[in-house]
Amino acid sequence: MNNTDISELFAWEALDSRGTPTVACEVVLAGGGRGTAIVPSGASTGTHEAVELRDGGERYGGRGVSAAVANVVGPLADAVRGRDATGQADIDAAIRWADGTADLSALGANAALAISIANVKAAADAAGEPLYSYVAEAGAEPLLPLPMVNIISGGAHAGRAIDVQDFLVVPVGASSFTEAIDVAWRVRRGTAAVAEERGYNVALVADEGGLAAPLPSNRSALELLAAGIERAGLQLGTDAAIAIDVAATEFYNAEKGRYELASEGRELTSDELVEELRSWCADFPIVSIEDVLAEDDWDNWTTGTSTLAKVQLLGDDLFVTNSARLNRGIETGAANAVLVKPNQVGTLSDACEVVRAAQSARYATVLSARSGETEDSWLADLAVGWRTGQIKVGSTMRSERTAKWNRLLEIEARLGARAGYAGAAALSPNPGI
Ligand SMILES: O=C(O)[C@@H](CO)OP(=O)(O)O
Ligand SMILES: [Mg+2]
Repeated sequence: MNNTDISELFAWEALDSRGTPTVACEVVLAGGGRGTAIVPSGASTGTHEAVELRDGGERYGGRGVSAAVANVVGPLADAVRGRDATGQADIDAAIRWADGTADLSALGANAALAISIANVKAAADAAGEPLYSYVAEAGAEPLLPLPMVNIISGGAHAGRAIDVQDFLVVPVGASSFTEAIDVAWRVRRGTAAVAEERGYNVALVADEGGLAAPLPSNRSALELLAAGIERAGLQLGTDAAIAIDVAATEFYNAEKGRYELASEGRELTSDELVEELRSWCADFPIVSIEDVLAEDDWDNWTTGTSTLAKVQLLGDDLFVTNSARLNRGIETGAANAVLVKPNQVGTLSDACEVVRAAQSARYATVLSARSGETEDSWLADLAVGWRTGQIKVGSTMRSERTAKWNRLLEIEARLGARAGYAGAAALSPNPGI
């Protein structure tokens, strides 16, 4: 055996930030290199995502992952043991081969991703390199991403008080990642202060740490965020802009072909929803809209993309970090940016391929955490090494979120003058990185 060959795998059930079981794994190499990984889990999941294996049965109310854990140390371990951890593509192909299905439903995408990430961390450890530098292409400089930070939550993450899922701040005026986090922190404080004055309970926080106030309408969340930015003493639009994740799949009624804004008692056609978003863009400095329409509303995505062309239009449930779906979007002009969530596809190599395909089509890339997260911070290193330009992790509160922000703050501090920062140039349309 060579020093970088996989000698052992170990796996266990851990808890994510919602208290739901998830898969954790350790890969040990013959020469002593080690990597551990804990995988995240979504709530507003797309139908076309790779399949997360859950046990059913009584333990953890059917949400346990003991079968996925058994698959890591059983068939998946058999497939990768003895292989060279430095050949990530080979390891990921072996995982796919052992599973045998396109959506990893046989052994579980949660089991697959746990090994895939633990493996790259073990290989980086063996090389004595930080993960961000190990995953970078030869000659590529590390690039700190522009963050989009959740301030107000709705939808599936906040008891559906309002329909739109995320209202985020984008610190477009900041000239470093560290400065951007300071801006986000100030906007959180400012927004909470305004919310409190308006009589909302600011102790109510959602899955990603955003304020979960029971606001009367979607537009009122935009007004509150804009007021929060101004309260923080920042220039609306130049210091801090706004992003939203509509997560429209969640309130699309396929039988009626209508989008149901339940909090406002309104039902909209695709065109009317796009028109509504256009009016929000006219009134607020919105620079990015995610999941404008539902995951399979392809034709309307194309027309909606031309209508809203001035802002970044981000496909999450639409693309589910899947190359074939991204290519369809590129060919038909649907969206102009892709959200990349490694657990939607199940292996590191597949997620990386989506980033590369998007970059060559000049679609912006936003690496993203899930609403059910963990204290693991590998996502931060991938953003820097892969030069995704943007990252979305949730709010500046709660340790599963700050684990990623803190890792990025550390990388920027350690790199010092060598740290590149993507800034607002990373945004579509026309990403300049
Ligand atoms: O929709 C999203 O973008 C994510 C993260 O905010 O949510 P979830 O992990 O629940 O899919
Ligand atoms: Mg989303």
